[in-house]
Amino acid sequence: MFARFAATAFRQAASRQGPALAARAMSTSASRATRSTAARFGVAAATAAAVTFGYTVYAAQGPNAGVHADNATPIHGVPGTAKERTFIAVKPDGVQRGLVSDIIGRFERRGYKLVGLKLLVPSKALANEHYADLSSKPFFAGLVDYMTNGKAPVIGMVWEGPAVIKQGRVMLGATDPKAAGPGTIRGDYCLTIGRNICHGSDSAESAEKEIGLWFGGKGEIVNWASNNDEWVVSSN
Ligand SMILES: Nc1ncnc2c1ncn2[C@@H]1O[C@H](COP(=O)(O)OP(=O)(O)OP(=O)(O)O)[C@@H](O)[C@H]1O
Repeated sequence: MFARFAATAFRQAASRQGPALAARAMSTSASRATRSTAARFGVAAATAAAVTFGYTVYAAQGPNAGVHADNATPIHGVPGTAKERTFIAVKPDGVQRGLVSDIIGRFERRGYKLVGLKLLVPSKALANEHYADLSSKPFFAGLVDYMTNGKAPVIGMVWEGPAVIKQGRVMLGATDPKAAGPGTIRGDYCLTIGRNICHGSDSAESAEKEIGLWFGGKGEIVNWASNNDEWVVSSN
């Protein structure tokens, strides 16, 4: 029980906040919730067990038990492998204009695997954090309002596959649609930088941060084996 609790705290903190906070969450969990267990097994032993078996324990007993084909993959994936993951969003203008299926279809047809999907009106706190690096820009307040005012929701997605972070950005096209080539999503559908309909993580670090920010709850990311894997991601 303790191992599962601590593993969940560790995994969530690791995906949202990075290793330092994860370590703190682990020790906080240990001290708060498991005094009797810790007395019997020792905090260090239980912590080591949670770290070693964390994902396996969670997947075996969590809401997706039986669905997971690979219990060892963290929610932000493994950059540089076939299990690399990125956060892709259809922004409110893309949803309002009915472009969701096209954007999802492009990633599906390319061969990437959808492992997370949600529809939401993000909170201001979420949008502020997502765009934290732009907080000093003159368009920041307008950007956050456009993302959060509820005139249309955002589609948040996690896509998986080889080089998906870089290729996802290539498929989206340049941030400013005036520079986006034909065949890219922005090059095909957008005219201005303020209404460029989609977002994609620009690095492994951003992908980890953004996946942890937008997805974090139990079972929101599903590890699953596609029957197409043999035909799409195998090598000879
Ligand atoms: N000059 C601008 N005026 C209005 N909005 C802007 C401007 N520059 C950027 N933005 C908005 O802020 C978003 C984030 O800008 P950033 O420079 O981080 O580009 P990006 O990483 O390519 O975009 P995104 O994060 O949406 O994929 C842009 O997608 C756009 O919606």
